[in-house]
Amino acid sequence: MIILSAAQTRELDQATIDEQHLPSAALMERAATAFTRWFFGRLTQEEAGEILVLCGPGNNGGDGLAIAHLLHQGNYAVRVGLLPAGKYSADWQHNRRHLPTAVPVVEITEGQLPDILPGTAVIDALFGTGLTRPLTGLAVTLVAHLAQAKARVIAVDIPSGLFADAPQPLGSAVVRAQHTVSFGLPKLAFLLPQNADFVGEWHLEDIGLSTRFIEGAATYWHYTDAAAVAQTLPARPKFSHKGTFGHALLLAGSRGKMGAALLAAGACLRSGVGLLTAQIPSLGYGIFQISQPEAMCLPDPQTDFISELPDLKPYQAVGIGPGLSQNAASLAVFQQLLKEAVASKTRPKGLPLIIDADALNLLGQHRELLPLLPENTVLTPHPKEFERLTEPARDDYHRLELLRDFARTHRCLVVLKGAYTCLATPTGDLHFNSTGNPGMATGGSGDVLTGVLLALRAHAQLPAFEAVRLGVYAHGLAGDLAAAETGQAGLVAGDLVRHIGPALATLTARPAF
Ligand SMILES: NC(=O)C1=CN([C@@H]2O[C@H](COP(=O)(O)OP(=O)(O)OC[C@H]3O[C@@H](n4cnc5c(N)ncnc54)[C@H](O)[C@@H]3O)[C@@H](O)[C@H]2O)[C@@H](O)CC1
Ligand SMILES: [K+]
Repeated sequence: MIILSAAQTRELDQATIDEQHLPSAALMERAATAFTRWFFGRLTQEEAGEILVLCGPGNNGGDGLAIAHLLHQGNYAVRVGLLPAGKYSADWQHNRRHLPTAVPVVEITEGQLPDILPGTAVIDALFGTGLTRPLTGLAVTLVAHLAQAKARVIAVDIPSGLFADAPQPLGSAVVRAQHTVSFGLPKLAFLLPQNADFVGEWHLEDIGLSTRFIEGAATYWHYTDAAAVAQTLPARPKFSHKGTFGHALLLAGSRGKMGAALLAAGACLRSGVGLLTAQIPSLGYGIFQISQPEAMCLPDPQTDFISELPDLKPYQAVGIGPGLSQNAASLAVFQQLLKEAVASKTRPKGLPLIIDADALNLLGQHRELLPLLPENTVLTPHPKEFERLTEPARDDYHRLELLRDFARTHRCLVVLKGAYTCLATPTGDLHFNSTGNPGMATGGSGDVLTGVLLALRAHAQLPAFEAVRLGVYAHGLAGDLAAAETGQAGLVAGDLVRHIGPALATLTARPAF
């Protein structure tokens, strides 16, 4: 799925109207029907109580009027509050004319704000994607009135006052919704932590928008849903052997952090790697061999940390970082790895690398190493680690700009971890992941991701971008499968390892017939 700017969304609506020869009120009717269908499925007449629909002067307000009409037809008790303006859109006027007179309508003024009892279901249809500037005047008063009323708020398309694709000035008035029911494609604003309190839980409803326009639209924002990664993992051929799926090397662990190495190794093995070798500090030899008997183990001469880089010839991908520690010896190993991983005659694209955790911190401290990264190196920072590689971000939108610039400049794949993990590519595309849940905000989740990505980068048939997008999606899906079993609070990283196999199984290609 792609994500469009507010301007492109307007063009998409128009393209749909033109292509399907629709009167524009018909598309609005679809939007209102889709919203109401969602609402009916969520709240009965009794549960909803008396519903207040707040309508602005544009097409978002027009949606609100059409929704009020449909709720009334569905025997829900509904009243409408209108935000007055000098001008109303044509479709707003159409729906205003057709609103049954049995629906009470009040025009809002500073002196006459609607009564909102705690718990009232309020449908926010004040402003949508047509917002061009922050709210002012009466709209600000109304948003504040709504906030202190402790209502249940459901936003139509987008919470009013929130820009779809850009930050608003600090302190701008924005409706805080518990749910946002949006049409067609997700909005960029929904995916950023700074907007979470406004958007609440968001839902997408299909209103039959032009697929031709969507397929042809130029955007670098993408949303990785199930369709994007379906059948991405090649099926294992009958006559395959362990060499077919690559030999991966993992450099991980130090005193007190052997768990990171074990989790990454377990995840790598469960993600289909042919062979896994792990270089670990020698103190971890026993525990590693016992816990991961399927992996081979190279104990480092040092007891507490890794100090040597093994011969890289046998390996198709190398993962470094989980639990590594940041001392001088680890830095020397990391530098050596980067030097040896560069493109050569036998490896024209360089050795695939996954750089995580302490290896990222070492990279942040030694940015002079950045030009050494082979093309398509995978970096998996969380926001703080990413800032150590670049600069502090002003806000989530600025962070995306920094992310995009970084991936393009260094020709690497950056996985910025978070609720909607964002994968930035050397082409400057940003792919937001749709799977995962807050249960995964627990120690070791990142180590598991490194292991998954290591296995998929070692796979000969998976191109770099496809491997990483698939790995990120599967990792989140493993989290969703695990949470269904343990609940979010009870989820630990080891559960992700147990569920990564089933997650990948759902994403495996079915043989053509
Ligand atoms: N265009 C279409 O065909 C469809 C539009 N739909 C709805 O229409 C919405 C977009 O409608 P509009 O483009 O009419 O815009 P909005 O309803 O979002 O905004 C109304 C108008 O208010 C003005 N405005 C912008 N910022 C303002 C501010 N801060 N204070 C006061 N006025 C301001 C603008 O002139 C804008 O056109 C979508 O979010 C969606 O809810 C849906 O009905 C689907 C079909
Ligand atoms: K709205």
